[in-house]
Amino acid sequence: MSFLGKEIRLNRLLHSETGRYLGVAVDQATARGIFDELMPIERKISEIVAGKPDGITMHKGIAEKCFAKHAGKTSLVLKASTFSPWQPNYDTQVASVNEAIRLGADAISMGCIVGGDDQPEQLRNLGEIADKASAAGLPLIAHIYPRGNQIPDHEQNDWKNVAYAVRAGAELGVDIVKTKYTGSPKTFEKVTASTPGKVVVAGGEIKGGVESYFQAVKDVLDAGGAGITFGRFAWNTENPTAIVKALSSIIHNDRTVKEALELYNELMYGNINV
Ligand SMILES: O=C(CO)COP(=O)(O)O
Repeated sequence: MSFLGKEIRLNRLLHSETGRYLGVAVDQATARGIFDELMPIERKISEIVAGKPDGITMHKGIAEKCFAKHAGKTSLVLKASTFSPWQPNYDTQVASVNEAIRLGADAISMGCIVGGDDQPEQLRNLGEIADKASAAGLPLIAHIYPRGNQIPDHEQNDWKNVAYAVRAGAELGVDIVKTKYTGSPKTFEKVTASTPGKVVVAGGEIKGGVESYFQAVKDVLDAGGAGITFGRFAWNTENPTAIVKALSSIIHNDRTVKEALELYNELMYGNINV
């Protein structure tokens, strides 16, 4: 058991001063279909890394082609599973712990949808990768959501369902659980209280403006969350570097939403170099 390896990788992955996590994910093309904004992917990754996120999540083929020049600037998180536009509620494993180690990743991330008829299989897969990741000293992140076919759409944000998903991940040995924000700090506090581990949130489909996202991030932190892994909100915008820097100011420098917006506007429209 290489516990030291896991500790070293976690220290590289999480922000050294705050212990929080600002991740950006660019793994959506296979899961959700082609996005113009993820092309060319090399340029998009460079724009994201310029904002200094703690980690960037991608699939192995993209990592092999695009990540090497960013090593040392941010952590690679290898995505080990994907759903698809035709099967949005089933995450199938597509990469292994060995591949993550071979590619130099600081963590591996696995999707898992709970609340559906295939929950037993998806939990079994998560449990298996937890065993292998732990044996290799590799931190495990789970993208875990309550959106299986037994959960009606209007109950997918219900804190009890989100807390169930998060707790299931923690019980299986996941180090960082990524889930959805429940929409209010009061309900999200119950989610973070449901687990001893770190909880971060996804951005989801873009709804609302920059300010509402910054406010949600602040609320997640205030409710005991450890940060974010944002995809579309980070890269599906005019200036991913400015978005990541502004998010970082909230997560790592305790800036208010107003201050983060000022920074974002300066980066977008002013001439300052931060
Ligand atoms: O981690 C993520 C996808 O793997 C988050 O993506 P979104 O913010 O676009 O939901």
